[in-house]
Amino acid sequence: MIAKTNPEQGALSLETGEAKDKTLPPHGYRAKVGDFIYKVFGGSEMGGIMRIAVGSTNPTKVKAVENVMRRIYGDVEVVGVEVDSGVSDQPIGIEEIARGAINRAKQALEKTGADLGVGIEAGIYPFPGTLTGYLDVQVCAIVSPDGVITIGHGPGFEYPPVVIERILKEGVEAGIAMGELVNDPELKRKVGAIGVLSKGLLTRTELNEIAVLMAMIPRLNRELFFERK
Ligand SMILES: O=c1[nH]c(=O)c2ncn([C@@H]3O[C@H](COP(=O)(O)OP(=O)(O)OP(=O)(O)O)[C@@H](O)[C@H]3O)c2[nH]1
Ligand SMILES: [Mg+2]
Repeated sequence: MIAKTNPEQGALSLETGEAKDKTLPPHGYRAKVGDFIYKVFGGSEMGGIMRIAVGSTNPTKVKAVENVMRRIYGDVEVVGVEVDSGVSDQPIGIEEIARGAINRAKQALEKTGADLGVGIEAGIYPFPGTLTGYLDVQVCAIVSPDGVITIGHGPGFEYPPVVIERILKEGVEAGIAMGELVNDPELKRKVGAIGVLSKGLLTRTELNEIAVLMAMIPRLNRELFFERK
């Protein structure tokens, strides 16, 4: 799957039609940030368009990466590739989720020779005070050809008790258990469980966008993370 950029589509905006882009730095600044990261983290040596590989063909992940990276780098080419996450289909525990995200990012980079490899892995992990004992979170890992890995995660939310029980007792994936609840086997590739649980207020693509942006934080602040004197 190749997702070309579409400047008409607003990134990181809820479906309110509101131009959240107003909150972005002015265009000149965005270009500057893009050039800056490009040099440091190994943009294409030939120059030109930034090539980013995502370790998944799930449209909610590929689109989220495209939306965020377009805001940071301007023109980008994002490609989704099938990879082996190296973890279970339904990761449990933050360590397993992080490992899946990192494996996906590394393989995406290796398979394509892109300028950046991105891995997003979702799963549940124990969280104190919750109704079910768990929160679901999307972890994003981004790897550059120089071997630097940066990580971030998205908002945490609870699955209904019946879903957590099925995960723990039957080993069923959350997305599949949620899909069965609402009679949509493709749910996880569309608005996702969060689309249903938030009553349409947030899609899985938007959830992923936040995780991707958080994983970019060290790359957006190179002087604070990588050039400390
Ligand atoms: O945080 C989430 N928000 C959602 O709205 C959502 N909808 C489904 N899931 C589930 O998350 C688990 C691991 O996911 P995951 O990273 O392996 O993704 P995936 O299986 O959908 O894609 P991929 O493996 O083809 O890349 C699986 O149980 C998915 O079904 C969601 N997780
Ligand atoms: Mg999966």
